Amino acid sequence: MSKIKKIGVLTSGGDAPGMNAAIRAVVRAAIYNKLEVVGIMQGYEGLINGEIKKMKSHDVSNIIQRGGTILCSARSEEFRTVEGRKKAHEQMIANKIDALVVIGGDGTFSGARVFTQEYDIPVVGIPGTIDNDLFGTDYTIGYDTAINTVTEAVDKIRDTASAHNRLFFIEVMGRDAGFIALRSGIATGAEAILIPERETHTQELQTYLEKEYKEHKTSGIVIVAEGDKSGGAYTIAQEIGKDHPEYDIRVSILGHMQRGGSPSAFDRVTASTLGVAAVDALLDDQKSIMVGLVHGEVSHVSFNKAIKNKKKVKDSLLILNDILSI
Ligand SMILES: Nc1ncnc2c1ncn2[C@@H]1O[C@H](COP(=O)(O)OP(=O)(O)OP(=O)(O)O)[C@@H](O)[C@H]1O
Ligand SMILES: O=P(O)(O)OC[C@H]1O[C@](O)(CO)[C@@H](O)[C@@H]1O
Ligand SMILES: [Mg+2]
Repeated sequence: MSKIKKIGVLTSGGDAPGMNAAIRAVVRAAIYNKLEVVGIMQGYEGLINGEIKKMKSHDVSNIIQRGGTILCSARSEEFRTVEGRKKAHEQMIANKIDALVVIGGDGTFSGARVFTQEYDIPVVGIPGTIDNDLFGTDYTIGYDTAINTVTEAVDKIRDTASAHNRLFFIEVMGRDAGFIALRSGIATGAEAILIPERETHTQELQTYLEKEYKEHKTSGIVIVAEGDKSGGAYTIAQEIGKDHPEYDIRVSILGHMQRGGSPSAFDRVTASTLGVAAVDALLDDQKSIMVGLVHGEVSHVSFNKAIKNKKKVKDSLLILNDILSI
């Protein structure tokens, strides 16, 4: 029988569509299991400052479809310090919080890992980031919605690109990872996809675009992941344009619109599944782990592995795009 009576839930790092669905699932699963549950505002920042409120079932009504996070999020510099984490621990004692569910990305789990090493508190993580850059889960909450958002935006850009016979370099999010770029690139029939996981050979891209141009293609879309080593969409566009003044080039940075919007059904179901799984894991006396989804089944992976192991982009998807963009 677990000793946990009260759990706290927080969202941290960049927000992601589906975080609210995950909060709802954690709150309801906790109540279902007769636990008390509190919401911690502004991620670790709110834990340090004691911005904590009791959550009842109706507090999470009507949020499953909403983007953002009702608990708000933050990137807390103070939590990176020993003193900051000491304050956070004092708040947990003062508020009688026995365990935490943290919803966020690799940084959030790095923070949780050091916190549990210092204070031996049960913490379970739920992967919530549009970047999908976490090892140990096939999908992170928010990724599916983000690629759908990008797909919709690129389709619109394709219309105007075709009308004007233009070449567009479109930069998408993914701090150090190309998952958003790769999947949305395939979904939009992009002519090329530049991601940090694969070296960009500018000369190869030049040759490819020259061939396309000669064949009178009416538009060109190059998807560039923000973390790509080529230096981003503006840099690569400038480089290509220097050698080819005849190209009519435009650059579009999609930016934070990729983080917003109502979560897709897929993200809502993933968030609901993982929210319940996180509470189950705590009741099962697990700590320092992330719950994830592998081949559609709930998986448990240590924070260590989730952070340290690098999730690989699927080679098969890269090959697919090479085949389809001839
Ligand atoms: N090494 C660390 N030690 C302590 N706290 C950390 C550490 N790394 C990250 N954190 C905490 O976790 C917060 C969230 O991390 P980060 O900003 O990297 O976002 P994330 O969780 O990776 O999400 P995303 O990448 O989707 O924005 C940081 O602002 C900080 O408070
Ligand atoms: O919220 P900020 O600081 O603008 O962060 C942007 C970063 O967050 C992410 O959107 C992930 O949440 C990355 O793709 C991007 O690099
Ligand atoms: Mg991250």
